[in-house]
Formats: sequence, C-alpha cells, structure tokens
Amino acid sequence: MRASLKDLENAVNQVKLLKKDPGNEVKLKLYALYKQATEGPCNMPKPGVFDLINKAKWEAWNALGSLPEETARQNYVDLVSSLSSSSESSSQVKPGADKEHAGYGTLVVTSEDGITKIMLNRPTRKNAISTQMYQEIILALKAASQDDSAITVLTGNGDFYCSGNDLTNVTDTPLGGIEEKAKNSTNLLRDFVASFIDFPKPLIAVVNGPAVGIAVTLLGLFDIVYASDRATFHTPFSHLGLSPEGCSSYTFPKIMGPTKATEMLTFGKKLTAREACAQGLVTEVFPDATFQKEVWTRLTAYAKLPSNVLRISKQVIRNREKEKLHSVNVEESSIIQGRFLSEESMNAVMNFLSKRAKL
Ligand SMILES: CCCCCCCCCCC/C=C/C(=O)SCCNC(=O)CCNC(=O)[C@H](O)C(C)(C)COP(=O)(O)OP(=O)(O)OC[C@H]1O[C@@H](n2cnc3c(N)ncnc32)[C@H](O)[C@@H]1OP(=O)(O)O
Repeated sequence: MRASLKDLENAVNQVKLLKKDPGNEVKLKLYALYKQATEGPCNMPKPGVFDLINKAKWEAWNALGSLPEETARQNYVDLVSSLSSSSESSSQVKPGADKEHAGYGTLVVTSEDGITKIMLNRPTRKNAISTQMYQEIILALKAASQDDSAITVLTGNGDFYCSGNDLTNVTDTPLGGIEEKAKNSTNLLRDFVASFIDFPKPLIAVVNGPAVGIAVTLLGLFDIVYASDRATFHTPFSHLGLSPEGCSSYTFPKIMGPTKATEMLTFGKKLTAREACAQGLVTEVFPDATFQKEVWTRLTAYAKLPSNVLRISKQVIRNREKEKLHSVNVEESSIIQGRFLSEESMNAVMNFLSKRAKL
C-alpha cells in the first residue's frame, strides 16, 4: 500500500525517537525526501557558496529532480522504517572494513578505495527485488553518482546475484485496486530503469551467482559485467506472462543479435556464464573459487585511474544512446503495465505464490 500523509506524519515523529544519530548523509536524504513529498521539486534559489549547510540541503533536494511527491513520501516512510528496524542477514559483509552508508534496509552500501559497492542484501530471498529495494537502489545510485568514488559496483550477498522482481510485490493491493497497483508499479519500474540509463560513471556488475529477470535485462545498461562461472542468466518473461523490460528489447538484439535475444527474452532460454560471455552480455568469466579476489583486485586498480576522465569516457561511449534508451524504457513500461493485469501473468504469479505457500 502507498504511504499516506498520516504515514508521513508518523514517520516524522519516529525520526525524533531514533536512539542512534543516523548521520549527516541520511539526515540530508530525509530532509530532501520530506521537502519533495510536501512541496514537490526544489523551488528555492541555490544558496551561496559559503552557506555550506543550506547549500548541502538544497543540493540534496534538487538532486531528487522531478521525483513524484507520492514516491518521495513512500521513500521517506521506507527509509525511516529501515532506520528503525535492523537489516537482514549479511553473511558476506566485512565488519568495519569499509565506510558503510547507513539508512538502507535491503542493501549494504560501502565506499572504499574509490569504489562504491551496492550489495543487494536479501540473501534468504535470493536477493529478490522488493518494492523497498527498487526505491533504495534508486537512492543509492543517486548518492553514488554524486560521491567521490571513481566507479560503482552492483553485486549480491549470498549464493545468488539476484532472483529478479520479488513476486510477492503483487500481494499488497492498494485501495485503488489492481489497476492502481499496476500503474504505480510501472512508474516505479520506469524510474528504476531510468536511474541506470542516467548513471554518469562506470557501473560494473559483479555477478556472484545466478541472475533472473530484471537483474539480467539491466546488464545491458552496465559498462562492465564480470561473472562467476557459477552464474546463470535467465529471463523467464513468457513463463510469467510478462514482456521484456530494462531496455532489453533494444540492448539485447544489439549485443547478441535478434535471434539469440529472442531465444532469451521470448523463449526464456537460460544461459551459462560462458554462453553469456560468448554472446557479449558478460565481459569476462572467472572461476568461482577465485572470483572475488580476481575481480576486486582488477577493480581496485581501475578505480585508481583519474575519476573525471572515467566519467567523460563513459559519457562519450554512452551519451548518444541515452535518448533512445529513455524512449525504449517508456515504451516497455507501458506495455508491461498491460501485462501485469493480464490473466496469463496473474495465473503465473498465483502459481508461484501457491507453490511457495506449499498449497
Ligand atoms: C501488479 C504488478 C506489481 C509488480 C511490481 C513490480 C514492478 C517491476 C516488475 C518488473 C518485471 C519483472 C521482472 C522479473 O524480474 S521476472 C523474474 C521474477 N523472478 C522469478 O521468477 C524467480 C522466482 N524464483 C525462483 O524461480 C526460485 O526461487 C529461484 C530459481 C530464484 C531459486 O530457487 P532455489 O530452489 O535455489 O531457492 P528457493 O526457491 O527455495 O528460494 C528461497 C526463498 O526465496 C524466495 N524467492 C526466490 N526468488 C523470489 C522472487 N523472485 N520473488 C519472491 N520470492 C522469491 C523463494 O520463494 C523461497 O522462499 P521460501 O523459503 O519462503 O519458500
């Protein structure tokens, strides 16, 4: 259910009761989301260069761009609730090794050696992307785009990279009914994919295990994809009554040719890491036993390169495609909105949920 004004008010009161100071970065995020939720996009003149505090606040608010007020409200409520509750298990998290960014309930975000690492952290759900995780990834990418790291990495905690959209996202139907749910979900999906299209510095996927659905399609928007030889790549959209998203209807035929793309996106053919590499979706495959060591050694060296030129090179390579990618994203999102409401899709999701409930 979408957060109401009352939920927002409750969350504001909850912040005052937090036992631990969430730190300046989170406080700025809360400030910006609150302003966006209550006043819409930033409408104030930029404070002067010496007015440091108000300038930081203005920049945080302005960075939210045209984020809809309802989404900002929801993000504020989710952020406060994640601050209040402890995060889920994090078996691969190195305690104290990195600068950890507080305030995420479904991610572990750290910055070290010029690399911001965004780790999906729902290992017991194979890192399925819940509504909260979609929203937090948007926020984490926005923050990473503005921090001083040279590169940004997305990876998964546990044995999976990511099992795609959390199929229980459909279960909390709002008062407006399933149509409203499909519309809100489509808007969230579109904003989520847009944040990958617009990401300004090198974005690297460290695919530590199997990837499913939207976790696979998004790879076409990454600048490098490193995979463990244990990883697999599966897009069972037709089995779920869904159509391709993540700009894959455009990026996959470009990367691997239309017939290989059709085998994956239309017929749900699952690829091994080596097959995905042969088709150009994956940059390089590493043996699982040495995957983490080899990849992080390589990335640490890459992150020492001058950060401005890395941004500029990415933009030179990617910018002429950006407009096209945004229009593909809008078109795919509008098509999938209809699919969410189709009998084929609803039956497939019900089938998954009933098996899960061992009915
Ligand atoms: C009205 C519309 C609202 C929609 C809102 C969202 C908007 C964006 C939509 C974007 C379009 C869709 C994109 C996609 O990503 S499609 C792909 C979706 N993913 C799947 O179909 C994968 C489903 N899961 C599986 O097939 C298996 O779980 C998997 C192969 C991933 C792992 O199998 P394994 O046997 O190794 O492990 P378990 O099945 O025992 O999994 C452990 C527990 O985790 C739960 N789980 C795993 N994946 C998901 C998932 N994607 N969604 C929800 N839950 C998941 C699994 O059920 C197990 O739970 P239990 O221990 O409670 O049984």
